[in-house]
Amino acid sequence: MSDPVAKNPVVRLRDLRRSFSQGGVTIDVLRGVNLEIRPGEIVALLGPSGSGKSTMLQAIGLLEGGFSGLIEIAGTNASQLSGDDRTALRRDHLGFVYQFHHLLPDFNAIENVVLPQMVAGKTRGEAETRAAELLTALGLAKRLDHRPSQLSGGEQQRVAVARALANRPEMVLADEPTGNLDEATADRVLEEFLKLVRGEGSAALIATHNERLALRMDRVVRLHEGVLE
Ligand SMILES: Nc1ncnc2c1ncn2[C@@H]1O[C@H](COP(=O)(O)OP(=O)(O)OP(=O)(O)O)[C@@H](O)[C@H]1O
Repeated sequence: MSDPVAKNPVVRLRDLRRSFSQGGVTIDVLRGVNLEIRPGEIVALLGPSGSGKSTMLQAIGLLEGGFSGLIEIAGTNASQLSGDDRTALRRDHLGFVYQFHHLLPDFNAIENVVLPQMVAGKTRGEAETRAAELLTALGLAKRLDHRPSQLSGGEQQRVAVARALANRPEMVLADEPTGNLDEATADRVLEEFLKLVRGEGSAALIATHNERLALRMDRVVRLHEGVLE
């Protein structure tokens, strides 16, 4: 028998709206987005440049204010939380991968994956074991002590993937995670990313321009004129 509680969506958006005003002009970027992502589900977010994909990921990532509507993460209504509680919700449930790796330049690969775990309260030993396991699964066993500048673009993104998964988030948010890589490398990194996310049982929402890569995910949603179709 399946557990009904486990079927609660890990993310639920209801009538999410966001407008930006610039120079007296208001642009309504998100005009009532509705979305539910189930545990373990991997969803591709497609949409032309400027359609609001990053804006939507920032909303779910609780990184920006200015939104109206419901944003629920793991059953908690995020809009009613204080700043500290939002930070805790983000830290406990979400992982992030961006187009550019944002790794700490003065720390090596394993340290970049260890640090967020120590912030979350793990011991160094536990964190190092987990980091080594993730980086090894991503083919970086021989690169653990390399700094970001000593890694290729694909390797840097793999470290960023390991960092995002380090604290076992229920949901990974990825904004063009392979957007700055050549096609062959992008394919390989995405393949490994999806395999690892599936293996971990995390859900993911992955913004991409690439229709072909989107087809490898469980579901595709498209932002068009401020709503999902
Ligand atoms: N802080 C801001 N101030 C004003 N306008 C903004 C701001 N952030 C985003 N926008 C506008 O909102 C729209 C959506 O931007 P967003 O970055 O979410 O699109 P996107 O789909 O992620 O685009 P891309 O695929 O090019 O990354 C754009 O027209 C952008 O100019």
